Amino acid sequence: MATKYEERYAHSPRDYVSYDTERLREEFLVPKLFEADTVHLTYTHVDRMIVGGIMPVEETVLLETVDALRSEYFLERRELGLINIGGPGVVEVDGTRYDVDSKEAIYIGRGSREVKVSSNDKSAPAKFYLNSTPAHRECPTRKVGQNDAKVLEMGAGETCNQRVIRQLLVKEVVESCQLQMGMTELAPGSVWNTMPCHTHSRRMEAYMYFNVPEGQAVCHFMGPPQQTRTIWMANEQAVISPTWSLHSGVGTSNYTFIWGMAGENLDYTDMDFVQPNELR
Ligand SMILES: O=C(O)C(=O)C[C@H](O)C(=O)CO
Ligand SMILES: [Zn+2]
Repeated sequence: MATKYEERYAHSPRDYVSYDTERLREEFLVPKLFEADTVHLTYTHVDRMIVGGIMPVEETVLLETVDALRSEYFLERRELGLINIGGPGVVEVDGTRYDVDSKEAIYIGRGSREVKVSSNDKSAPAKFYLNSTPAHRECPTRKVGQNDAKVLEMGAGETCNQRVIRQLLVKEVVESCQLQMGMTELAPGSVWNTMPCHTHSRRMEAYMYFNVPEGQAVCHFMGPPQQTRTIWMANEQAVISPTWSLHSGVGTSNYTFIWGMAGENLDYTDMDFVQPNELR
């Protein structure tokens, strides 16, 4: 078992405009999340969110603290959301077991000392995507299944953006300090997510694209609406969206993604929309 840790700093939108392709990728793309029996963690100083992935195969994998947190255990001052995008798995929180199936989530509250994950079948391992943010109080740990989610049907086939948003860890479903997470699934033939797009300067966001078919890709759009840039993304990669940035994407096929947010409020609807013909 190993933990691979990386740190990213925050950015000014004035500096961002001068970044070339490589620099954009170094700053915002999280290229690797899932590796057998390894914890991958990327700590962004954008609202101090940690974006990561754990794929237990042969072992039960423990989420250990990292030196940068200077804490006795990972969740000493943090809360955590895990969403499984692989085969059925188990999450154990201080000795309590939760079965977490594909596309199910678990919220784990601050103060939980021991978080361990395992797969039911190593030939179809669980893949736990994670977002973790600082937390000022303890909220109860709770598993959230697909049927618990608040569901929004968005877009239309005509505009190639028909999709279902499942709000898994939102304030209407589970109590948290600042973390929100959910999953958006595009219908076959639809390729545009989050279009019309938006910004929300009260919250940062991270997107993780998955179920991108072999040989296909997603072109992620970022930046202030009048200064957009693109980052081409492969299956199971994440991207950090600072508070000044829109976040939207178009795929060469349909796909699914997980979004996670943190910041000033827990109001999912607090967005400033930008219409397609206003973008530059
Ligand atoms: O497809 C969408 O639209 C989304 O999933 C939007 C995200 O949930 C989001 O950006 C929330 O702020
Ligand atoms: Zn958003």
